[in-house]
Amino acid sequence: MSVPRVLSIAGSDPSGGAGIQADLKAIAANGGYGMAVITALTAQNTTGVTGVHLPPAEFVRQQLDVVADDIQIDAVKIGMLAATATIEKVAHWLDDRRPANVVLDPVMVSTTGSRLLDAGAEHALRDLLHRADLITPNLPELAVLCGEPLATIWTDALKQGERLAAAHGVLVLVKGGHLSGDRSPDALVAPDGSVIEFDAERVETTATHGTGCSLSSAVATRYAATGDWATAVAESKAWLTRALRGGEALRVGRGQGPIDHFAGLRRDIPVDHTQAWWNAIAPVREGIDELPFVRGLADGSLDERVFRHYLEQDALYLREYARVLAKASALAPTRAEQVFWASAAQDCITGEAQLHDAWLGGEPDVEPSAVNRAYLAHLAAAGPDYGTIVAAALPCFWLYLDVGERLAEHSHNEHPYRDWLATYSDPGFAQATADAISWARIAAANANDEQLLRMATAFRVSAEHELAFFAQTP
Ligand SMILES: Nc1ncnc2c1ncn2[C@@H]1O[C@H](COP(=O)(O)OP(=O)(O)OP(=O)(O)O)[C@@H](O)[C@H]1O
Ligand SMILES: Cc1ncc(CO)c(N)n1
Repeated sequence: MSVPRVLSIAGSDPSGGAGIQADLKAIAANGGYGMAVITALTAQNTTGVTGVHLPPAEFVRQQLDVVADDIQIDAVKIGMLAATATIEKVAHWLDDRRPANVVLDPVMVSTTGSRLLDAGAEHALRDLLHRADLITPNLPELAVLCGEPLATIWTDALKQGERLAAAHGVLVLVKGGHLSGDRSPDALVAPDGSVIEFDAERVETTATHGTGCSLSSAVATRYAATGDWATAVAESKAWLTRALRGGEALRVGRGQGPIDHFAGLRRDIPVDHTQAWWNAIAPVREGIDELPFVRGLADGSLDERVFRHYLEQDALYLREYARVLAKASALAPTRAEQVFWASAAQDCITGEAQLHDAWLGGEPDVEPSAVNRAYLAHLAAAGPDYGTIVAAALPCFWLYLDVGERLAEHSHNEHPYRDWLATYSDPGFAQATADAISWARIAAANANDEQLLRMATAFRVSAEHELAFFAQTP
């Protein structure tokens, strides 16, 4: 079986660290396809639970049936059940459907100390245990289920696990998370008294919210994948330790934060360099917004002579800019990029020339300004590699779309510059800009450190030239 289909029956934690949200992440992180039947909504964050809202138990059953009617379920993880009525519905569903590989996490109290199970529901929960293949109580839950005092040392916990396993004919995963010391051991205890221990370092962290939910979901998924409980626990525990190590770096919440379910994937997810470049030119963008030219364009008060001067210079600029786009096309590593930049070059020459023809009545008969020449020299010198040329070309798209979309709000039928405003807020231009950004992002993801630095600089310097260009006066 390639991808196990794993159903979680559990409560929602809107802060994303425990419950259904943790289950789905843990299932995905361990190679499964996750499904979720929600038994309860909690109002919860990393500091605690402030409320619980239950759907009618009948509706929990309806969700279970509709999923099982359609989908082969390879493993089930059961978490927060909250109330007797819900527990009974789940018990009947398990009896009727007999899904394979059921892992039950007998959730009673949250990490932060709030009740997640009605006081009177412990008996009903105890009656569910024999229907599971594996149960994963933490030490307080183990004590309650055994009707014994809390175990404070590992050997006592193992003995309780043995009694519980024998009493209910179920495998018990005894978890050492609540003990102190520099290890956090777990153990699989079978009804026949056999014990397999799993050792792990204790991670020094505040990010332990949802460890139990995540572990039980991971074990269900790995068991469906491997068919062996010891393998499933060993793999899950190794994964969990890494997720615990990555938790604090997420900086989620002020209390006990979540683990990072995808800690092992982070290094493979490329950083979006283009967004970092964009963030870094925030002062340039603010500078553009404050220019009298841009304000005048927005409210239509801009002197027509100033606008004409800008357009003349822009027409000269665009002729040369189109050559830069053509150069990007010439160097493009893929056919899609070659087409994109060639087509952008063409649009630049034809489409935008129309705007200028309409205003200027043809090719402008002026010399490029010093500002214009400086920008064009920067563009012409960008390179030699494809990525740097693309990075240098990008602000011309991105800043115009950014300005255009904001200015478009001011446009109306009588607005003297409505054609200009329409050009740069056009959905076609927005799409072209999104494509240009995404090609630049890919080029950046493939660049070495030296090229990346060149790309970032080319982008920033182009943005500064854009500001200077808008700031020109006749
Ligand atoms: N600081 C830690 N370092 C390493 N492993 C830990 C740590 N805390 C918990 N674990 C592991 O996390 C898993 C869950 O254990 P724990 O006993 O905390 O369950 P729980 O109380 O049900 O969790 P939850 O916090 O979701 O209520 C176990 O495998 C345990 O060994
Ligand atoms: C919804 C939900 N389920 C389980 C736990 C146990 O941590 C929690 N905090 N929240």
